[in-house]
Amino acid sequence: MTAQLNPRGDVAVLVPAAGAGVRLGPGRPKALRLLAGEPLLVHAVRRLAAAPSVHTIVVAAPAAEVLAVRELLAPVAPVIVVPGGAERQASVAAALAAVPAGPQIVLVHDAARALTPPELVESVAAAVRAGRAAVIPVLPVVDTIKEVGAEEVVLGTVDRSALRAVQTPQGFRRAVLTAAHAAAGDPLTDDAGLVEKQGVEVSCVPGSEYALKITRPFDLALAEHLLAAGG
Ligand SMILES: Nc1ccn([C@@H]2O[C@H](COP(=O)(O)OP(=O)(O)OP(=O)(O)O)[C@@H](O)[C@H]2O)c(=O)n1
Ligand SMILES: C[C@](O)(CO)[C@H](O)COP(=O)(O)O
Repeated sequence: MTAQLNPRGDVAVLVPAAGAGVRLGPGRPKALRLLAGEPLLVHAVRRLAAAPSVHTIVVAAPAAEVLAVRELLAPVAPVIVVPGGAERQASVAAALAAVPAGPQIVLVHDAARALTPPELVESVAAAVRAGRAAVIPVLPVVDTIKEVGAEEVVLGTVDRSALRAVQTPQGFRRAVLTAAHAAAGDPLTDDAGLVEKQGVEVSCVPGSEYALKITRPFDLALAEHLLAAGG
């Protein structure tokens, strides 16, 4: 089967899905844990495949699960599956290396953000298409933020008006992401961070509450409720 979704699309999406999910507690690799009876990765890929601009999806799976993930996703969407690495950055680099010629916009999207709506994929891609080199979806920080020092003593209150919580998908011109990964040093947790280190401007677009990252057990419970409510 071809691993292409929409042949007229201009977007490749890399899906790092090789993490253990330590913060979620003991169990299978996080992307394979169940949400409403289906693995997180299935929810994530289904939503990506519903975005009309998406030409190709490349999943970086836990190395021991590559064949199982290919079988799991075959009925969901045509995808390329590669082994991920020990760090998220290595997983993204492995997926990036597997993108076929063609798409000039590359998005990187956490499998752990399983309920991300296709509309967010399209809005990030549209901002790159419109000329931005690098685009991240963000939400305002809603809590008061304190800087805390030794023995949990408050040092001060941070001005949160300039702070944003960052989500995925993060979108890039293909050449920009390729150059950033080629130059990468110590692993960072997000691709926009790599691009920033190259001096490339990163722009923000509004994120989505549904793009929450399932990190801790509470997040999984919240996602179950959102799905049950039609999310
Ligand atoms: N070596 C790694 C580590 C993480 N990821 C992926 O990167 C995304 C964001 O990572 P996070 O949600 O922080 O997942 P984990 O690293 O699995 O979480 P934890 O730190 O709790 O183990 C996830 O989809 C995860 O599968 C990956 O592909 N390869
Ligand atoms: C890209 C990212 O989702 C940014 O929020 C990143 O993977 C977050 O990882 P973290 O280890 O939970 O900060």
